[in-house]
Amino acid sequence: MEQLKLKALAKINLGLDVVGKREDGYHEVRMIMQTINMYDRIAIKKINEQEIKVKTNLYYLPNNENNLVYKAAKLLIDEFKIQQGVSINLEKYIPVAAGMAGGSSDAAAILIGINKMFKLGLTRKQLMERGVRIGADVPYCIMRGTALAEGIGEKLTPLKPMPKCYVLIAKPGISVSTKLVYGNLKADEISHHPDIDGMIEAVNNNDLTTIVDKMENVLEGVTINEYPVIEEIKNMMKANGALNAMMSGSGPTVFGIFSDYAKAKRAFQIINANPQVKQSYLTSVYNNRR
Ligand SMILES: C[C@@](CO)(OP(=O)(O)O)[C@H](O)COP(=O)(O)OP(=O)(O)OC[C@H]1O[C@@H](n2ccc(N)nc2=O)[C@H](O)[C@@H]1O
Ligand SMILES: Nc1ncnc2c1ncn2[C@@H]1O[C@H](COP(=O)(O)OP(=O)(O)O)[C@@H](O)[C@H]1O
Repeated sequence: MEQLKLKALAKINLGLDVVGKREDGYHEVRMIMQTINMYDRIAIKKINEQEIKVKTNLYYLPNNENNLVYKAAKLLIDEFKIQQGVSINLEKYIPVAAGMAGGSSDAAAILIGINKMFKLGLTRKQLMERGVRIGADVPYCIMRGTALAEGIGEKLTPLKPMPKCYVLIAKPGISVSTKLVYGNLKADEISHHPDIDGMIEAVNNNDLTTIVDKMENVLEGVTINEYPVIEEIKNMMKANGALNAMMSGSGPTVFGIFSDYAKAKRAFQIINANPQVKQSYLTSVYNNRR
């Protein structure tokens, strides 16, 4: 196998609750995760030099050990004492530092790809156990689809697939650090918690109306406090036919859910023309697991 091509898909959080804080500073979460049909493209090649070479189309991303694809490759190459190297070409399309797990999904794709290329024989579960050392969202990115994520995000329960719908993504021209958002959250002062159990029931009942009704993210307050533009984009989406709109993960990306394609397309055109929106895409939910 000379070259392996992979897609690293983005996620949104349909619901995000924080239920505690651990000794090590990480937060205990309850999140409803959903993969969307938006992706980075990755190509991996074996090389004879014992090196990890990373090339990306974004000049501001690291191409050294700070890139999550490098970390993922190194983890398996070291553990299995692989005597060859890899050259990784990463074409980024998922907005960076945006709450869409772009880096985590790239890392997940590399773990899957290297396991296959070098015939390491790791199961999906074994890959997930390694993935969480790179980032809390990596195990989910290995799994894909609709899922409940607990613990720090690594304890996964697969759910029935989210009903088919269109997802409008809009990122304002700011980047948000996940670490800072969690750092600014006062976990013991959250007065209202999202109804994650109600959302699970709605997912199991294939009930899109109730799912969107229950969309809530406790990290929104922290990020919107600093960047009110997020609230403005949410309102714009709702005013233009979204069933509901919310910030994904630690932000700042906002997503809107639409059941009607014509409405979604019209909203996309309006949002895309707004100068406060730097990147916008119209996509849909993706429900195939790995
Ligand atoms: C907020 C979420 C929601 O899906 O996603 P993003 O906004 O990053 O996409 C996740 O919880 C993020 O997961 P991920 O981005 O993989 O986190 P990591 O790289 O492991 O951690 C980055 C930093 O976030 C904080 N962190 C992360 C996860 C967690 N459950 N509690 C935390 O407190 C920690 O301070 C950590 O140093
Ligand atoms: N492959 C990668 N893709 C994106 N960001 C990466 C990658 N590797 C390292 N990073 C660094 O990780 C940070 C967060 O990345 P990203 O996964 O896009 O954010 P989020 O977790 O909010 O979705 C970025 O600031 C970037 O410098």
